Amino acid sequence: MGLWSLHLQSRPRDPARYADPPCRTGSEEGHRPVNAAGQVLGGRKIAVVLLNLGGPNGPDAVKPFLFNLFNDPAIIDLPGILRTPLARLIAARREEMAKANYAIMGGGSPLLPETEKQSAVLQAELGARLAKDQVRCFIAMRYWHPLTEETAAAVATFGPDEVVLLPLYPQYSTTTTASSIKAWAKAYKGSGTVRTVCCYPDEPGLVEAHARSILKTHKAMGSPGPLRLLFSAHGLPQKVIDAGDPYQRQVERTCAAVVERLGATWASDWDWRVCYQSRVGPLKWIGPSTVEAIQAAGAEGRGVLISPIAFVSEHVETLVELDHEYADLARSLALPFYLRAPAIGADLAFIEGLADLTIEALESETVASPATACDPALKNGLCRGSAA
Ligand SMILES: C=CC1=C(C)c2cc3[nH]c(cc4nc(cc5[nH]c(cc1n2)c(C)c5CCC(=O)O)C(CCC(=O)O)=C4C)c(C)c3C=C
Ligand SMILES: [Fe+2]
Ligand SMILES: [Fe+2]
Repeated sequence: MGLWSLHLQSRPRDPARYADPPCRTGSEEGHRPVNAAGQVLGGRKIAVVLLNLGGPNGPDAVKPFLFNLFNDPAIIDLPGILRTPLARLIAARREEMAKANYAIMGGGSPLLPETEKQSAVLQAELGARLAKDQVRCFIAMRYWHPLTEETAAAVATFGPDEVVLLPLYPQYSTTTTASSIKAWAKAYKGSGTVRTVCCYPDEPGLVEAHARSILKTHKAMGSPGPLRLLFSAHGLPQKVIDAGDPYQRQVERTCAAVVERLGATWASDWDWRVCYQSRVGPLKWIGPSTVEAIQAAGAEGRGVLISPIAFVSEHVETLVELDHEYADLARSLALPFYLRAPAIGADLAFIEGLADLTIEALESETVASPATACDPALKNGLCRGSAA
C-alpha cells in the first residue's frame, strides 16, 4: 500500500478543450471511430458498469442498508465473526437518526435516480461515439439495490465482449472504489474482458463541471464577497490514509485543478480551503472538518460557498448535512452568507469526461487486475491519481 506514494502518470489536460464549442478527444474516420493506432473500433457488445455506493429507497431500507455498509471489510477491518455482529449493532443504533435524515428527503436517498440520469446521458454519448458498437450502461450499487450481484447477473445475460467498470468516485479510496471493484470481481461470472477505470481526480470534464457549478451559484446569489470557497469532501479515518489510501491526496488534486480552472474569474476577495465532512464513529478522521472550516470563515468575517468535491450526485450528505445542518451552523454564527454549489450530476462536461475515460479504457492494451487497479506497482497506466 505504501507504494501508492511512488507513482504515476497524469492524464494530459487540454485547457482548450472547453472552448466554445467543446471539442472532443479522439479522431474519427467518417462516422467510424478509430483508436490511436488508427484501427476501426466496432461491432462489439460493451457493458459500462457505473459503480456507486447506493442509498436506501425508503424508511424500511435504512437499517439493512446501514448493515451492508458496516459489514463491508473495507469499512470495518475486522474478521467476519466480529464484524457482522458489530455491523448489526451499529445499524440498529444508527437507524433512527439516519431515518430522520432520510425523512428530510422524503424517506429515501435520491442517489439511484441521480445515477440513472448520469447513466442515460452517458449511454447516449457513448452510443453516438461508438456507433458501430452496442453500448449499454448498467448501475451496480455497493450497499443497496441494484446491488452488485443483481447487476453482475444482468450484465452476464447481456453477454458483452467488453466490460468497463467506471467508478462514480473521482478520487480512489480502498473504502469505496476498491470495495466496489472487489465485489464485482467476486460476483461477475459472465463473458468479456473486464477493464477498470481507476480514478480521475483532475479529469478536465470533471473539473469544468465543478467550476461551472461554483460560478453559477455565486452569480445567481448576486456575486457576494468576501468569499471563502470551501471544498468539502467525505472524510475518512486517519488510519486509512496512514495505511496508504490515496484519497486525500487525490481530493486535494481535484480542488487545486478547479482553482486553476477558475483562475481568470478568481476575484481578489476570494480564498479557498479543503475540508472533510460526515465523520462516523469514534476514530480520528482526517481534517479539518467542514464544521471547523465554517467556524474559521465566520471568525474571519467571510461568507462561504461550499462545493461538494468528492460527490458527483446529490444525496443525504449534501441535501441534509450541507443544506440543513451546516446551513443552520452558518446562520447561528452569523456568516455574511452561506451558499452551496449543486453536485455536478449529469453536467455534459462531466459526462463527456466519463465517455473519454471509458473509451480510453477500451483502447488500453493492459487489463488491470480489478482489485489492484490503483496499485502503481503494476505500472498499468490506468491510475491517473497517485502521482505526487
Ligand atoms: C467519497 C465518497 C465516500 C467515502 C470515501 C465514504 C466513506 C465512508 N462512509 C462511511 C459511513 C457512511 N456513509 C454514509 C453515506 C454515504 N457515504 C457516501 C460516500 C462516501 N463514503 C455517500 C454518497 C453516502 C450517501 C448515500 C445516500 O444514502 O444518500 C452513511 C449513511 C448515512 C448516515 O448514516 O450517515 C454512513 C454510515 C464510512 C464509515 C466511511 C469510511 C470509512
Ligand atoms: Fe460514506
Ligand atoms: Fe488510481
